[in-house]
Amino acid sequence: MTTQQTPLVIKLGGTLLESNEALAALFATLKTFIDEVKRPLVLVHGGGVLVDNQLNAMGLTSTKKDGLRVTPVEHIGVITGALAGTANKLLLAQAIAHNISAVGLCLGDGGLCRVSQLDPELGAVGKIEGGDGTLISTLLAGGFLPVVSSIGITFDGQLMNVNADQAGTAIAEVLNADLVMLSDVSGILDGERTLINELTQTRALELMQQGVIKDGMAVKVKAALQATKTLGKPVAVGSWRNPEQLLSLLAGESEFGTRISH
Ligand SMILES: Nc1ncnc2c1ncn2[C@@H]1O[C@H](COP(=O)(O)OP(=O)(O)O)[C@@H](O)[C@H]1O
Ligand SMILES: CC(=O)N[C@@H](CCC(=O)OP(=O)(O)O)C(=O)O
Repeated sequence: MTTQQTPLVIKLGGTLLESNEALAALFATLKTFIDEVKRPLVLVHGGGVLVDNQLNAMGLTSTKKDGLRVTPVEHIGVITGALAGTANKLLLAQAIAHNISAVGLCLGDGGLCRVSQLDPELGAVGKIEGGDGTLISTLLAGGFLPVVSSIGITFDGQLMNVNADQAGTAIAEVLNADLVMLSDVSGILDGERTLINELTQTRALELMQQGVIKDGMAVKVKAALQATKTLGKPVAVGSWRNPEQLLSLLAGESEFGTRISH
C-alpha cells in the first residue's frame, strides 16, 4: 500500500454495531477493497446504539439536542467505554477475523484531532477540528487499517463525546481524503421518502429548514456539507448494506445512496 493515493475515510454508524452478521458482511467487502483497490483506508465509527444500551443497563437516561447527545460529565466514562471500548474493539475483532491488520484509536491519539467543549449546555460534548495526521499516515504507510472512535480529549485532559459524523469530516480534512458515511438508511430521503441521489447545499439547507432532514441526519448532512466545502469534492451517504457501491457513488455513477456536493 502507498500513501501517494488519496485515502478513503469511511464513517460507520447506526445499528451496524449491534449486528455481528452485518459487520461480517461489511468487513468481507472491506477486505476485498483493501486487497484489490489498494487505497489507504481509514474507518471512523460511532456506536450511538451501544451508548444507549450501556446507559440503559446502568439505569441512566439520556437526551439529544439537535441530534447531539447531552452528556453529563458523570456519563462520559460509560460513553467512553461504549465507543472507545466495545464499539472500537468489535470492529477490531471483525478486522482480525477477516485477516486485516487494524489498529484501534481515538481522536486524541497522536494529536489526530483537537477537541474542545462545544456548548456548556451539552456537557462533555466535543467541538472538533483537525490536528496532526502523522500517526495515521505512518500506520497507513505500514499497511495498517486505522479504526478511530469518536472519543476526543481536550488540551487539559477532559474526555469528550464527539458526534462521529463530525469526527469523520475532521479526519477526512486532516488526510485530504475522500469521505463516505454509511448508516442504517439507503441515503437521504425527501418529503415523499424517496431517495435523493444528488443533493446540493441549497436543497439540503431547504430540506433542513422544512424539517424533512432532521435529527441525526441533519448533523450528518451539516458535517458532509462542511467536508464538501473544505475538501472540494462530493461526500457520499449510503447504507452499510451496499458498501461496494460507495466508490461508484462518489464518482457519480451509482443510483445507490446520496452524493452531497457543494
Ligand atoms: N431526510 C432523512 N433521510 C433519511 N434519514 C433521516 C432523514 N431525516 C432524519 N433521518 C433519520 O436519521 C437517521 C440517520 O442518522 P443517525 O441515526 O444519526 O445515523 P448514524 O447513527 O448512522 O450516524 C435515520 O435512521 C433516520 O431515522
Ligand atoms: C455528541 C454525540 O451525539 N455523540 C454520539 C457519538 C456516537 C455517534 O455519533 O454514533 P453514530 O454515528 O452511531 O450515531 C453519541 O453519543 O451518540
